[in-house]
Amino acid sequence: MRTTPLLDVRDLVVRYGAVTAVDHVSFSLDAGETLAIEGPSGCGKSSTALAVLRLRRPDSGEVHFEGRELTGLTEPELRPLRPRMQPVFQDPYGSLNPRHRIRDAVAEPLRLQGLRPTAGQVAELLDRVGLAPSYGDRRPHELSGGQCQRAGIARALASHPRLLVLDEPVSALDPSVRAGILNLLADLRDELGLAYLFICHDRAVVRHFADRVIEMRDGRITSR
Ligand SMILES: Nc1ncnc2c1ncn2[C@@H]1O[C@H](COP(=O)(O)OP(=O)(O)OP(=O)(O)O)[C@@H](O)[C@H]1O
Repeated sequence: MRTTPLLDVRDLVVRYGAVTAVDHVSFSLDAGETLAIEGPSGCGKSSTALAVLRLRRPDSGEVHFEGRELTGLTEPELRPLRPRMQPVFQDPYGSLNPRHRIRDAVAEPLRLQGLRPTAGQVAELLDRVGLAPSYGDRRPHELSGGQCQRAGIARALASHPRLLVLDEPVSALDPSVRAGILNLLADLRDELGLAYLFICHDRAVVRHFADRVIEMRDGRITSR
């Protein structure tokens, strides 16, 4: 008997006025699995990610996460589910508040849950992503792009998610640091049993990193 997928997206549609960015897209993702969405700029990858995360309400379709349908939920109803599904975006600096120290940025998802993370917990999260505890004292502009993306990943891990939605997580980085971030993500996936929805336009990276790949063109899935 097939178990319920971790994420089940059915007939998703996202429109911006007359533009249909996501046109009846369906896919599912099992616990611990990495599914990549590949395709050229403008094909609807990020819009799919935003709708899955319910950072944008889709125009129609369903998003089931851990067996619950998200599209009809209110923001208060979504709040307890959000820690389980965390985003990592392309621009590492844009993802972190420039005024906050890294330790506060990493701790924020826990504080939003009403928890009071200790310095030791934050140091452990930084250690998981290969950053020494002293990086917690810095602000984003005092980190390199790769270090900043590591901090963003630590923040995403803080609330013990089961799914990370990775939207072009290495595309903005210097080619020399990309492999380090991809290796880190692969290690975390193995250690923590995470599932990834991995959005990427780079075919070589996708083939290397993902268990399964779906290709999008003009808002539609063209191959899987
Ligand atoms: N906020 C918005 N308002 C209007 N149109 C938008 C908006 N966001 C995206 N679009 C349009 O929707 C379509 C899909 O964009 P989307 O960003 O989802 O694609 P993508 O594959 O992620 O591309 P990229 O890699 O360039 O971000 C494009 O035609 C884009 O111009």
